[in-house]
Amino acid sequence: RLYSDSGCVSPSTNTVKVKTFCLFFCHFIRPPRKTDELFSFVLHSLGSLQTNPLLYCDGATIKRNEETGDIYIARVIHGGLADRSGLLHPGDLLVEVNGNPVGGLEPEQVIQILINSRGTILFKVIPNPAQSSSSQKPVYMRAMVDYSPLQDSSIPCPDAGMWFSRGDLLEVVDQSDGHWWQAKKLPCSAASCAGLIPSASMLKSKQREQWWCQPLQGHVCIRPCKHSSSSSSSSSLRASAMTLIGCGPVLFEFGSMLCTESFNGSVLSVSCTSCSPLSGALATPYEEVALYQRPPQENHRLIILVGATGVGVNELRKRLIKLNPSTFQSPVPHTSRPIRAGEQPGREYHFITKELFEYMYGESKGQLYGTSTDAIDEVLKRGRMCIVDVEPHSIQTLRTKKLKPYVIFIKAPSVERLRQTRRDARIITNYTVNRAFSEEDFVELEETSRVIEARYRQFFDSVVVNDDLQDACMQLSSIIHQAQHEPQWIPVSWSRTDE
Ligand SMILES: Nc1ncnc2c1ncn2[C@@H]1O[C@H](COP(=O)(O)OP(=O)(O)OP(=O)(O)O)[C@@H](O)[C@H]1O
Repeated sequence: RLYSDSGCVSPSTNTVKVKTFCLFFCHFIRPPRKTDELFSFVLHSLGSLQTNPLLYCDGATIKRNEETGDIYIARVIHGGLADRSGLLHPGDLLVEVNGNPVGGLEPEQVIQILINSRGTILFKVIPNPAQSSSSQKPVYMRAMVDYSPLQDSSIPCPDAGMWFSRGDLLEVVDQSDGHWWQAKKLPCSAASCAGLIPSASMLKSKQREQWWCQPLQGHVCIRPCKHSSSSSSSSSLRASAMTLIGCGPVLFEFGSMLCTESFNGSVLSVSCTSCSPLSGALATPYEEVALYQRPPQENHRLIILVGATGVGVNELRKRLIKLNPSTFQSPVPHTSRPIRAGEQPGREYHFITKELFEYMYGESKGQLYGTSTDAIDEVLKRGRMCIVDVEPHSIQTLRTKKLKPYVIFIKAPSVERLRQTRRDARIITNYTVNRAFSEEDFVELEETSRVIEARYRQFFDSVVVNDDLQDACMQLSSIIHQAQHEPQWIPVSWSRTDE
């Protein structure tokens, strides 16, 4: 099958058989000056499908130099047949196909020659004398945005393009073109072909145009905002309201403190543009990553649990600690609320006055709950694994080289499973039992979970579905063990020693 950037130009059933490449070295010709890729196509199924299963891979793209009319190889797709043959290289001038001179032809006409060819096809090529040894070291990147080549009118060849979603790990194998890189999505087999993706600078300029965005939805803030309105009845607002009412305290950022505020059931969530995770993503469409194995003498990585309120993050955290109190620990939070009977300062909370809290961290209404980064350090210095339960927007604050957090998303199961498993469970607000889950709560919980995952999945290292509590707890324990003792992908900036 052959494609051009204007779409599929041949019936998908057409295959091109190639048995021989004729490399014709005539004389030294300067390769055409690189121009914008005006036309290109991918040689699919370059060879006999019966004899070589690798031939399903893409091959190369060609383009025409508008000044000279020359057709030349624009790029060779990594891992494809042309790449494996070693016979075609970017910049090679295509002189003839099956004896037909192609100079001056439109790429579509070249394609037509190939379509009409049967049996052996001979390519006569003048190799690019300035051939770069295409032995680039792969670079690993985490996608921080979504990309679909089919929605991108600027890609030179959509069919050679590769879609990816936020959080996908990409092995970038070719960055020789400043606009279009070649990459593979990991995990993948060694024999798989690369696809075209926009370079970081290209993606940034596209982000500015906003064309790649998901259909623009009103941004729903999943955290409380001071300038709030509780009157909206949109389902998304109700969904985020669910994360606030009927649940424990909600974290918000306060300098180096991660603070929580009790809401006493009131809805404090509103649409808010200032806290969109996409605003951060705009700066870095890709985050370069490297494999990291924690040296035994270093602190454990901070374990962050995140999920829709009510999904069971607290329950899982408490169970983990109970299971292995000498390994797992949570930092002791600060609160401005009065001490209750049976509580001990520094055990459940560090109790401080509201005035001190406000003096140190700003003015705020209601009782304040906060976890300081010092409290996290305290746990880590003791050699324990520190587990914190935070609101999704706080993840970015904690993503530091020092803490090297490993983020686990606790996902809600289906509404049916929520109904079955939470039959006797109660919603707990500020550590007091509030009420039993209602049918509406389950629907909202699942929806909120979906919203959080859609917006923040680029930060998640693992996902655990909290269906059966026992299973989820065991799964979580094994994931945490891997996070601490096995190599994991982390941002390269966290692994560099020079910072
Ligand atoms: N898998 C499960 N099966 C049954 N009940 C569960 C499960 N997970 C959690 N629960 C129950 O659901 C209720 C809410 O859980 P939990 O308090 O842990 O939610 P949360 O996500 O931590 O909310 P918050 O962020 O407000 O603290 C609790 O009563 C808890 O025991």
